[in-house]
Amino acid sequence: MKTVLTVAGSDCSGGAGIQADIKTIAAHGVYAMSAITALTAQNTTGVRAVMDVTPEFLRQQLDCIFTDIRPDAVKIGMVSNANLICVIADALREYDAPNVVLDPVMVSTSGSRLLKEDAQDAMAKRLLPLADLITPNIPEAQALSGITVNTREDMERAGRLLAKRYGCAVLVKGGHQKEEANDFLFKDKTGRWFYGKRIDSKNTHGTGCTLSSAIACNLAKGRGLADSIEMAKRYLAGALASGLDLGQGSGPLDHGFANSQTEFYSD
Ligand SMILES: Nc1ncnc2c1ncn2[C@@H]1O[C@H](COP(=O)(O)OP(=O)(O)OP(=O)(O)O)[C@@H](O)[C@H]1O
Ligand SMILES: Cc1ncc(CO)c(N)n1
Repeated sequence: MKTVLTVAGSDCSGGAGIQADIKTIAAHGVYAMSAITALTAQNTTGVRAVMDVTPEFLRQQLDCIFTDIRPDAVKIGMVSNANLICVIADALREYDAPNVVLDPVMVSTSGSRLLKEDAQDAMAKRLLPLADLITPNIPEAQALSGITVNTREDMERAGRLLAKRYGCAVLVKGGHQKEEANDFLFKDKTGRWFYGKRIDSKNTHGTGCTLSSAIACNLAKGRGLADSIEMAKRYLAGALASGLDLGQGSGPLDHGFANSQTEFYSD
């Protein structure tokens, strides 16, 4: 069985962060492991509190994982402070982690900051260069590149600049556009669009976490990057289109929409 590690924050309401990642990884038939960077108290309406783990404790989690069950891919999500960023960077390098997909989480869907302002620099300098793929949404691409991103051409310019600066592939996600859900990949000096039909739903809590975890699963299975993104977008569209409607705000996705072996459980 292939294995994926998620290094991210816990979302107690189950729609984003570690919980979304583990559900996604399990739905892909891949073995999920987690190193938790923070506990968050949040739900579909917003984030109330964040409690970071200590750098020492994060290091212990990473050591336990890498010295026993080696991950075939690593997804990195919310990491809110510079010390934790440095611990992850050191461990990725020491253990020569494969297939690193980094979602540079800065602000939650509901608008709360999940990356301390003074940690953005550490993330850019220490972590982005170690990633194989980074997956910024439009505001994150804007913050990291310094380019104002409104149009498709802006997404292309920001993707190209970030790929050159950090030496990794860049997927600029278009979920924050009004009418489209198209994402732009820039890799090895070549750009490519992934077109997605926009699904009309307010329940988009955790779309970014889900997409990056699904990409990591496909990479762990040995697929190429473009195929991995294509399949991850298809999985995400299915989880959105399934129509789950929970909570009073921006609700979670139905990560198990494709589970068909109902002989093991029934309603
Ligand atoms: N309404 C939608 N219909 C179809 N695809 C969508 C929709 N919203 C987002 N997506 C897709 O979901 C993926 C995540 O994109 P998005 O820009 O929403 O990430 P994000 O802002 O990081 O997510 P999060 O809300 O978890 O922080 C992208 O592939 C995007 O195209
Ligand atoms: C823990 C966590 N990670 C990421 C996001 C981004 O959606 C969130 N809301 N919570």
